[in-house]
Amino acid sequence: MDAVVEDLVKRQLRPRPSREDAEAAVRTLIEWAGDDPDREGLVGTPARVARAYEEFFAGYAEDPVEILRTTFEETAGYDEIVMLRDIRLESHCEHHIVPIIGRAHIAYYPSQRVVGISKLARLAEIYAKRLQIQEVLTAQIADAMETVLKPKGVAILIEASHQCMTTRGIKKPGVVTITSRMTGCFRREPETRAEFYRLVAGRPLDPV
Ligand SMILES: Nc1nc2c(ncn2[C@@H]2O[C@H](COP(=O)(O)OP(=O)(O)OP(=O)(O)O)[C@@H](O)[C@H]2O)c(=O)[nH]1
Ligand SMILES: [Zn+2]
Repeated sequence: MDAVVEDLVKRQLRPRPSREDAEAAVRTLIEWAGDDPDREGLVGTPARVARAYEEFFAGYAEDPVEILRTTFEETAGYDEIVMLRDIRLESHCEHHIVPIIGRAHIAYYPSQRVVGISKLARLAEIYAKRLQIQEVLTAQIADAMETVLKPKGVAILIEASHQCMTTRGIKKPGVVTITSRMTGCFRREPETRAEFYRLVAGRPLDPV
């Protein structure tokens, strides 16, 4: 079983605590931090945090394989690189549960079919909206594209700032962590890899 499918099955088998359990856990954290969960400003906080977690971690409920199923074969023989540059990413580090904010650049060389471009951004979003480390996030996006699209090659580059390093601990604001994953032609051919990096370095387009 490949990693993408295995991950789905594992999560479906794991029982989930109730919303009440989740809210009680937040209440405990508030008390542990030293505040009174019954004071006016905090009464609704456990429910708010549970709702926020539903947004932050919405990616557990989504299926990356399904997302990539919208492909098109009528491409007029298009066989060059397809790249989405500067996809904003918001994730949470699995060690401290604080934000990782950055950008992903996703490229592939199609073999026969191309995928709807929004689906690549959706794919990144699914994995970002989970507890992550950046290396795994990068590899998961590439692996899902490999598994479903079977392209000639995939290239992923993520640059991100980890608030667990900027706002606590070592406190080094401005540090950017860069990770990449190359498969197929991007891994084998230096000129294809160079093309990817050239496009990543290009000036971002003004949004329209
Ligand atoms: N490789 C990797 N490490 C990460 C990522 N996000 C956070 N970390 C690191 O995970 C490590 C966890 O280290 P620990 O020593 O267990 O935790 P800690 O005592 O809070 O560590 P400090 O952050 O150094 O204070 C830290 O070095 C973090 O910087 C990531 O995406 N990838
Ligand atoms: Zn962290």
